[in-house]
Amino acid sequence: MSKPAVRVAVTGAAGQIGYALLFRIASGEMLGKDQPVILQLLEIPDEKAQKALHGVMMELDDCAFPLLQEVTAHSDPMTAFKDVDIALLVGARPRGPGMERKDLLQANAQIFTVQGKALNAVASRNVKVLVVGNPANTNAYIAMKSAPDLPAKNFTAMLRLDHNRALTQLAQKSGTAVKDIEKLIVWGNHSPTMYPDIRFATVNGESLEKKINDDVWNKDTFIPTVGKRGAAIIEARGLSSAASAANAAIDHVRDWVLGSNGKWVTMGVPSDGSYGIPEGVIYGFPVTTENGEYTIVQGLDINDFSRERMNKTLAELEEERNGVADLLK
Ligand SMILES: NC(=O)C1=CN([C@@H]2O[C@H](COP(=O)(O)OP(=O)(O)OC[C@H]3O[C@@H](n4cnc5c(N)ncnc54)[C@H](O)[C@@H]3O)[C@@H](O)[C@H]2O)C=CC1
Ligand SMILES: O=C([O-])CC(=O)C(=O)O
Repeated sequence: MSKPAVRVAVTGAAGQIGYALLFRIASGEMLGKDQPVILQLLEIPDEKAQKALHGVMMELDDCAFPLLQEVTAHSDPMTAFKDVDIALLVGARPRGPGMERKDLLQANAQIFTVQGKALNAVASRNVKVLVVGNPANTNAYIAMKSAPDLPAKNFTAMLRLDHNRALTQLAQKSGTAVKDIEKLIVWGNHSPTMYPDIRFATVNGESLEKKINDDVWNKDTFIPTVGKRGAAIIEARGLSSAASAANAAIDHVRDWVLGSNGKWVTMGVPSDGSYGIPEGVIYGFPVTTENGEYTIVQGLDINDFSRERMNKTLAELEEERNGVADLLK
């Protein structure tokens, strides 16, 4: 007998990330090849956006995905989020050349108060929320604060793209395979202040830091390359990352729901006070996942260099949070 379907909401479903995401969810790449899904798609109440959404739905129909049980189109989050088990909050304005992600805060913050309230009102009480729309950490914080009846731990922000970017940079530098690298961390904000930390990373069990043995590369090339990769993609493509962002969203939710098998992955999650990060701040942490729950990896030594980096990205998150305090009153 087949499993009951999981209801997945995707916002910004007619956007570029949506187009790279929906077909993979429907084919079972996110929740498993035996897991039927229902897609509840949200777009703005604008004729052009709704028409484009219907075009995407026609294409979903034309794929005849065996796991796709139903697809519905919405312009109101109160119907889009009804009973959803998973909500991927992608819909928001992307940045253009020369902008930082936090420049989007004023334009996008309002979206996440409205959507947080709607999740609070109508979603499954166990809904797992992934915020992709930028600035992702602070938008996740806004949604979490706007949904006081839902578990705060269920609101997460996407740092998996940064984690995946860092993996490939490390594999290329060390001449090793991405699949053999473990215990990488990206601390903090999805912004250029993020801190990709290789001190615990291993490749086939061996220290990657020792294998690379190049502190100057780590500090002056690796950390800024990962931090500024989003801007480099915008510069090259004229548009922000879409396929790689969708891929990271699939990875994030798949690992959260199906487990990471002991591997560390980076998720932006509300701090529980670990590593001196104030409770509630949505911060990139190393986690392992099992049975639909994540656990922050504990007991890691934080040296002076790391503490400085971790504090810098924290300070930026606190500044962003203060900037939206009025919205959350
Ligand atoms: N966290 C991460 O790692 C990444 C985040 N992003 C962010 O993801 C967001 C989406 O990017 P793209 O898909 O490239 O943008 P896009 O402009 O192609 O699509 C966004 C879609 O969201 C819709 N939308 C806007 N407000 C909405 C609302 N209130 N409810 C529902 N839908 C709404 C728009 O109509 C549009 O179709 C941007 O904020 C971008 O900066 C992008 C890449 C990586
Ligand atoms: O850089 C951007 O604006 C889009 C994004 O978040 C990324 O690619 O990391």
